[in-house]
Order: sequence, then structure tokens, then C-alpha cells
Amino acid sequence: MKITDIQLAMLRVPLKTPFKTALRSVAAVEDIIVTVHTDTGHVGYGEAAATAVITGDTHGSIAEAIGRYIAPRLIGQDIANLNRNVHLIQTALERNTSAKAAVEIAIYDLWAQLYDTPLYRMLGGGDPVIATDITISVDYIDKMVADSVAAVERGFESLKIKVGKDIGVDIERVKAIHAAVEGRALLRLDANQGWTAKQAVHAMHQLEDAGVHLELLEQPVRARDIDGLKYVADRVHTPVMADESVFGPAEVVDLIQRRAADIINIKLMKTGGISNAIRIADIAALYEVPCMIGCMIETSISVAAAVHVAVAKSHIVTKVDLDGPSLCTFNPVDGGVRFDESEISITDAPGLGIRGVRGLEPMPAPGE
Ligand SMILES: C[C@H](N)C(=O)N[C@H](CCC(=O)O)C(=O)O
Ligand SMILES: [Mg+2]
Repeated sequence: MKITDIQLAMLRVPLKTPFKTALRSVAAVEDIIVTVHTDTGHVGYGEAAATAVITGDTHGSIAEAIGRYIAPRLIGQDIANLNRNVHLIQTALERNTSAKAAVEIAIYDLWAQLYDTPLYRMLGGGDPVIATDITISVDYIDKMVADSVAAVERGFESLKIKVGKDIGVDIERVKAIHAAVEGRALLRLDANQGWTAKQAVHAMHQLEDAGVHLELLEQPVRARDIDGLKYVADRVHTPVMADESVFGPAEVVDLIQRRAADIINIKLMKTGGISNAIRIADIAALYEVPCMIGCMIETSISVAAAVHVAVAKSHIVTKVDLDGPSLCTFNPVDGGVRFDESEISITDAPGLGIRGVRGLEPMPAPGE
């Protein structure tokens, strides 16, 4: 099975409600979809999210990275040579992790299709049903409480509460949500870099002293502030999770050795795809540090790949934040992974199981 063509398209899917964090507000998925075509007629699917405030990736940079740097290296390559193809993608240019992720996902999809096997089995197997949390966007307290209660009524047993806007209001936000859903859902906080280290310790002590049990605190401080992350992790009982502070395996090793976080959030858009996500999970397993697998604002194309990784690495990926498809107004994918509110299940279809994607707007290759 040889690669004959790589095409890009834009996919727009409105969200059910605006997604709001300390870093940004967004009303729709606007992602670049990659299709990798082969001489056998098999097609592999990938997706790149342009989360400029986290990865630095934009629509323009993704199209340029794939069209000018990555795709020319892959045309003519044999899908059977997975490691070689991954190496060609990862060494095509620096950074540009979302572009690399999209192409890698499509290559892994085809590699598993070649062996007529679902991807998670090619990655080591596992139980093909997992449960995700759902994000509660940062907003007025009453709105966040209503959204949290509604999510619990939809069957979500874990809520990821966005904070990081205003420390005083954030504490009240969490207390109010805790009072409304106590005993019915676990609460995770994600400050998306919005606090200082001292503010984070203050907020967590206030919440811990008030009896608010939290499963974890995600990325309280600026991404580069590893000392700040460690300052918080050393002083609060709630486990601290690194998100924006860690992209690749080398950063994970550094973070773990410095004991700057208790949990690692793996996202394919940060790692540059599946190969480094697996590497990070294996490193974390070596040090017995649990991981979450998360997503950006993505549809059931790239999130499907994350689901396959989560299932195959469930011994160390113990937490799942793959709610992107649940936030969308519709699922543009035919086939693929099934997203049914909190329950996510993989079928027996080969690869990612994607038969087609509706609503793609073809994009010209850079330079055309
Ligand atoms: C969508 C997911 N639950 C989530 O919260 N991801 C964010 C970043 C998403 C974005 O801004 O696109 C996170 O974990 O920080
Ligand atoms: Mg996060």
C-alpha cells in the first residue's frame, strides 16, 4: 500500500454552546482535515486543530507545514513502514505539532487498515469502551451551576470545571458547583494558566479547607513556569496535572524528575501525534505517573485516534477528557468511534473505522 496523494480540507462544526477558558472563547470547530490516499484505494483520515494560544498552530501554518514540508516526503512511501513514515513526519520541520499529528493519525489509520485490524489492537489491545468527562466553560456562577447539573443529568460522572479568570470568583464558582452536584460527579479544575502559583495555593487551601474534594487541578500557572507548577504541587493535597507545560517526551521526563506535577495530560495536538503519545505513556508508566488523555476543540476524527491510544494504554492513561465530539452540534463522520454522551466505544472496523466525512471544504495546497 503506497501513498499517492495527501489532501487538505476545512471542516466547520458549530459547538452546542461557546467553549470558554481562561485562554480563549470559541464557538465552532474549524479544523483542517487531512486525507492520505493510497494506490489500493484505502484512505486514512487525520485532523489538525489550530489552537494558536496553546500550540502556536494556525490554519496557515498547518497548511504550509503539511503541504510544503511533510507531504512531499511521504508521497510514494509504503504504509507498512510505520516507523520510517513517523520519522519522516517528525523530522520534516520543528514544532508544528498539530500538523504532524493530523498526518500521523492518517498514517496510523492506514497502517491498521493494511492489517484489517482496529487501531487499538495494533497498539496493544484493551477494553474498547471508555468514559469521558465533559467541560464546564468558565462563565457566570449560576450558568456554570446550571451547566454542571445538566451535564450530570446527561450521565457525565466527571466534570472538568474551567477557572482561571478571577481567583475570588473562581473559588465561589467551584464551591457553588460542588454544592449542586456533590456525590453525583467528580470535579476536575482546569485554570488554563490563569493563576499565579501563590494564588493557586491560596485557592486550593480555601477549597480543601471548605471540604471541596477535587480529583485534580490542571495547569494552574503559565506554561513555562515549571517552578511555579512544582510550588503548587508541593503545597496542596489535590493532585496537580501538567497540560500546556508538557508537549513531548523530553519535557515529560524533565517534569517527572523535578516532581513538578502528579499527572500528565497527553494530547495528540501537543505531542505531534500517536507515536509520541505512546512514548509519553510508556515513560509515565516507567515512573508510575498516571496520565489523562485530552483533546483540543476537535471532532470525532482526531479524537477517535486519542480514544484508540487511551484504550491501548489504559494501564497508565487512567483519566479521559475526550469531550470534543460531545461539544459539537453534529457528528460529521460516517463510521468511526461511537461517542454517546459520556460513553465512548470502538467498533471492530479496521483502522479508525472512518468511512467518510461530511461537509469538507477542499483547500488548495500551498503554492497553488
Ligand atoms: C476540550 C477539552 N475538554 C479541553 O478542555 N481542552 C482544553 C484546551 C482546549 C482548547 O482551548 O482548544 C484544555 O485541556 O486546556
Ligand atoms: Mg487543560
